[in-house]
Amino acid sequence: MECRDSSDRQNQPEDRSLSSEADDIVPDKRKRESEPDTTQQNSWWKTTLCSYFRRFDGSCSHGESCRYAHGEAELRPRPDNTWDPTSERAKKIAKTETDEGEKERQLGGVMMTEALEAESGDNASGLSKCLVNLPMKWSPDDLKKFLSEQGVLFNSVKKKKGMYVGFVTFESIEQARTAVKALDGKSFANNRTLKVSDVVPRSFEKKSKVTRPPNTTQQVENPSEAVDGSNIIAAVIDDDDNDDDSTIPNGSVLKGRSVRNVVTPLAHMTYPNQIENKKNSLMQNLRKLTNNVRKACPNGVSLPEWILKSKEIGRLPCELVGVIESPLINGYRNKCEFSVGYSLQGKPTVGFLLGNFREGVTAVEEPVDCPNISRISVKYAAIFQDFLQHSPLPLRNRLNNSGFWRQLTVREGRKPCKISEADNLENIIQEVLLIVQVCTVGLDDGQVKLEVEKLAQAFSVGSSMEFPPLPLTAFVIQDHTGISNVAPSDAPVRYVFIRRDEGDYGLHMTDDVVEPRINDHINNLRFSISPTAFFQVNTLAAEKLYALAGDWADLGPDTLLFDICCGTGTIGLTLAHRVGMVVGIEMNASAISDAQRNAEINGIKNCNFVCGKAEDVIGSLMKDYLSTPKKLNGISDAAENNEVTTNANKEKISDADHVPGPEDSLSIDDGNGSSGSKCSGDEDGLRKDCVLKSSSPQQQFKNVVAIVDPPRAGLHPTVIKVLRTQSRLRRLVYISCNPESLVANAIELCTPSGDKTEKGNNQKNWQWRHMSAAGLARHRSKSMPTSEPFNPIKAMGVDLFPHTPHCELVMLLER
Ligand SMILES: C[S@@+](CC[C@H](N)C(=O)[O-])C[C@H]1O[C@@H](n2cnc3c(N)ncnc32)[C@H](O)[C@@H]1O
Repeated sequence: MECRDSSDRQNQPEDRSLSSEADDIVPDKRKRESEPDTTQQNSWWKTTLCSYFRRFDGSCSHGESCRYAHGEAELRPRPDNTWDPTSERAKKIAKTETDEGEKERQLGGVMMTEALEAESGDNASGLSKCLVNLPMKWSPDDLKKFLSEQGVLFNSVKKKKGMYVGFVTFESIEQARTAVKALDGKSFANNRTLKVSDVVPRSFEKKSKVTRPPNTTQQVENPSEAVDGSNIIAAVIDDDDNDDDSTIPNGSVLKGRSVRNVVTPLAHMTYPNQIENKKNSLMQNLRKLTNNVRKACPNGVSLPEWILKSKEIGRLPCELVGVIESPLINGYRNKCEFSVGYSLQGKPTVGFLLGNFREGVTAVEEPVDCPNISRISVKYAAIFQDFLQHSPLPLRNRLNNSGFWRQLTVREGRKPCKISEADNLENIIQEVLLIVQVCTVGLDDGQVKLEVEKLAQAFSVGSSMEFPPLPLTAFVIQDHTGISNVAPSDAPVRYVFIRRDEGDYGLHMTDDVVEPRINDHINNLRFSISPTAFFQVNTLAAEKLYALAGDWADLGPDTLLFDICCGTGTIGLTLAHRVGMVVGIEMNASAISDAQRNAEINGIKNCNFVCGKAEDVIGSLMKDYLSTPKKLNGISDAAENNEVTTNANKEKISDADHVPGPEDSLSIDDGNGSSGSKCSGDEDGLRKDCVLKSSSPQQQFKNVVAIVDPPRAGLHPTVIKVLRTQSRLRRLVYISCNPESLVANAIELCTPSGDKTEKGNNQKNWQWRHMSAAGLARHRSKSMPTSEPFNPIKAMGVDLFPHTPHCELVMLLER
């Protein structure tokens, strides 16, 4: 059983816990497992877990005399042996043990968990009913025999000896209905009356889908990972917005789960089967594009050719060419974010949550046996975990967002290598950057510094004790107070340099504001990455992804390539030698300066990187780059027309805010052939100060192509509108780690225009909330300005995430 700490009960009045009767009778069904054991009431009792136990200092608000368990529930001798069976309390407890009480207890407590396990296991799609009042001694076989004797068809049964309840699942509603008719109220076996009930999930199970069929792709572990797909690692999701997290699943719900299954739910399959599974899942998603564009096609407008042809290819909008395999199947992740928390046994642990926090899961287990994680990352998690056993500072408590130690991120940098050399992973990882996220609120600076120094020492010594020693390039402390693990870009960061000279693994720390970085390689280019910038987590598979995008984009010297959501510039820079010019757009200021630095490192001179939210800058950028310039100096037409505005206040841009275009490139080019941009973004992503230099001559490009690689949420509607209405853009390669958002955006890009465009919409906000992404896109396509739609040409999966259900999807759109 899971032990929870004080915050679990934070919404309950303090005095409730102090009422001994309330505690012993435990009206909360979840706590019934730990009720006093009335069968052994004279000498033993089964301890109740203390609701106010604080693990980090071992105390609770009951004080030293607390009589509840501070760990696992256990059978203990009754402290004073004062059990009086005639007392009021004993009578109340005995009352709950009557038949009614027993039934209710079993339905609401232990047995319900079993029902859910049965439901979420082999028979996830089956319909469950529970049969109450079966003889205690019946085994599942007895139950099966009984059901067969009654002529009832069923899928599976589950029953534990010693329980009055059995669980039966059925193939269809019809089967279940017939069974209920045949069984409910039936007298049998010494005048027992059989009762049939629906399996009623408890509140948190009602709201969460405990598991998803493996062919879905919406599985998210960590709020942070959901943002960019960079760290999608767990298999449990809850997509109910109105969650109430007050009910927490106990240990028995999590009992069957292992970190391996949660983090890498496909690991039990062979790799070819995983690929097949992903292909089917992608096809399922792609069909939504056909169906939704068919529905959204305005009356009186002919269906596009590709929809008519879709019948021949299983209702797909275009051919799904296949799924490209990852060159490395195990240990491929170059970035792992390990949570800090307590295991089910109450041990300070660095690893992965056993489920989604929104599902109420807070237990963290060690990252053992997760095939996607490298040995090096696992070792660093273990070093940190050992350190935490003795740290006086508290661990993160997700329930009330308190605690000092929050998360460990291990980022690995690989040296340039051929895919064939990657078999020996350890040989190619040459750099490691560690980021420890903490929350310093309310703590003394001196104490924090001391602990951080001790941790740096532990990492230094721990890594050097391994054979061969683990690489350790830099160690960063990130201070973050928010609920999500994703720290804002301005979260304070402290760099702790650990220099390890040959034969000396001593610690050298400094507070110098010199940003540590990590280097990775794609093709033969070196990428220098700052601690929090995005970089694809599977470097070798990303190489294949970018090559595919380049091939499909049909590039040439007369191509102007827009790399939208460019991160550290990887796509644009790896394709720069195949095009005339690259314009990269990215909202993360440090990623943009990384992109610029990476261009310089690799001697690439035909790239401009613009810092800003794509939705804020793309309109004027496209205008500037695609129209014949009227001015060689000064403000562009787009800027003059105030087309670049903030989302929040539609503030007019000034000269200083002007989005640079080719004119600017010419006018401010320093003439020495160096390509550079200095850029800083503000919090809402609007570029406040962006000076761009480029050696590229101003040039009109014949071929205009965009490669978009947005975060999981997909592209902002403004970006879609600009792409759709910019008639010179004929080809678009869409890369996404979330096929659902790709499909939603493609609906808007591919739905034919009608005669009339709906102006705005009169849908209320609450109505949008209940629409699927595809439904919403269909709706939005009605207000898309009249423009030529794109056609889906082909699609391909690229497996960046072996052993998980996730897969990148690439689609070529043309018009
Ligand atoms: C999936 S990553 C792709 C990065 C890059 N293409 C790569 O392969 O490394 C998405 C990137 O989009 C950026 N991003 C998110 N929202 C954005 C927006 N509204 N405008 C511009 N960039 C955005 C993120 O910071 C992140 O770097």
